[in-house]
Amino acid sequence: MTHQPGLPAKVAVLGAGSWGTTFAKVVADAHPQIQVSLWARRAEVAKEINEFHLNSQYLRDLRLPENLAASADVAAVLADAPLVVLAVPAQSLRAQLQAFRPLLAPGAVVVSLMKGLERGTDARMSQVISEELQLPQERIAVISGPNLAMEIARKEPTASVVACTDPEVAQWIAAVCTASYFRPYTNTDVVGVEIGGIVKNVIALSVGICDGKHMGDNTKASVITRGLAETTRLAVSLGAEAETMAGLAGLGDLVATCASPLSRNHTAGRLLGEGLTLDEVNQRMTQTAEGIKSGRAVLDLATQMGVEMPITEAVVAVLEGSLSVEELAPRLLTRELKSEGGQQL
Ligand SMILES: NC(=O)c1ccc[n+]([C@@H]2O[C@H](COP(=O)([O-])OP(=O)(O)OC[C@H]3O[C@@H](n4cnc5c(N)ncnc54)[C@H](O)[C@@H]3O)[C@@H](O)[C@H]2O)c1
Ligand SMILES: O=P(O)(O)OC[C@H](O)CO
Repeated sequence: MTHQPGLPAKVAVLGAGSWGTTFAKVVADAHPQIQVSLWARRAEVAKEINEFHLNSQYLRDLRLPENLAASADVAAVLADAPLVVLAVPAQSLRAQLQAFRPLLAPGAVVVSLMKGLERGTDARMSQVISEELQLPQERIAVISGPNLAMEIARKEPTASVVACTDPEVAQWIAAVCTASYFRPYTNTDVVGVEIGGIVKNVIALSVGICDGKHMGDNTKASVITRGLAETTRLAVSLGAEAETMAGLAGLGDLVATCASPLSRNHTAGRLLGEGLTLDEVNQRMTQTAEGIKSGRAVLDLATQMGVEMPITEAVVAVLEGSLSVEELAPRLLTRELKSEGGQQL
């Protein structure tokens, strides 16, 4: 472990959207002695948090704790913070990190809350962090699981996974974010935890489309189950443990996202299923639905790894306009007939 054990005096959270603000609230609720500093791109968001303890655009009337303060000055937020948590849209991360790099405190551990894959490079967010901040693996962690921000902000009991190649670092982060309503487990399978969070967004788009087309529960359960199988194939090809996909960051997150009307990916899919164009859906979405942009990167990565992902392929075809939502359903489960057994994933 490369840093002092024990709780940090300060935690920096960059990104004051739904999940960044909620995660900052989790840490602040858990440890009133920690100063939680939240970076907001827009000064008016920081002002509302500081003056009224609200982030009304993302968390409506939910009151934020007194030990959570916000600023639009990223240097002030990062100063002396041994733990830095990132929650910006995945496609914007690399450019952001280039600005953050000189401001990072020496020895700081960086945590990704993001569930997207970078288009063009097909890089996971932990890889982007490693490349842009030049940090060793033991100073990079990811947090993922069935974590719909609004439910957590309302203090509804939720479990999650903190993953880092160094188990002590994962345990340290887990201690920082363990609240009465938030229970993190630890894992060293960073790849598996990240892939689970990324691909479930694409599968949730397809389940949303099924909902928009008024398809039934057999169809949705079939897509979710086979969606988990293709997620597992990709994850294992990248060196992850298949077991991780049966846990909170795999199955758990997939079920939450595919079932919940709170999910932005599920909502975007439903709107597509109801007949809106992708442009119309994008105009309606006020928050980040990562699957829309990450779908293409997931498919490119799968192709590169020689992994079949028929559901992802069909969703990307819809997003790119080469398949209609009417044609999607028959394409969702199209692989040659085979056994379902473990070796046949
Ligand atoms: N909301 C959730 O329930 C949830 C849960 C788990 C993981 N996540 C993941 O967390 C990440 C952030 O999601 P979110 O829900 O907080 O998104 P959001 O849309 O609610 O907020 C995104 C934040 O990033 C800022 N932002 C937008 N474009 C930016 C840019 N180009 N550069 C810098 N900042 C920019 C926005 O102003 C906003 O503060 C995503 O990868 C998402 O998949 C979200
Ligand atoms: O709203 P979504 O679709 O981005 O999903 C949010 C979380 O990732 C659920 O775990």
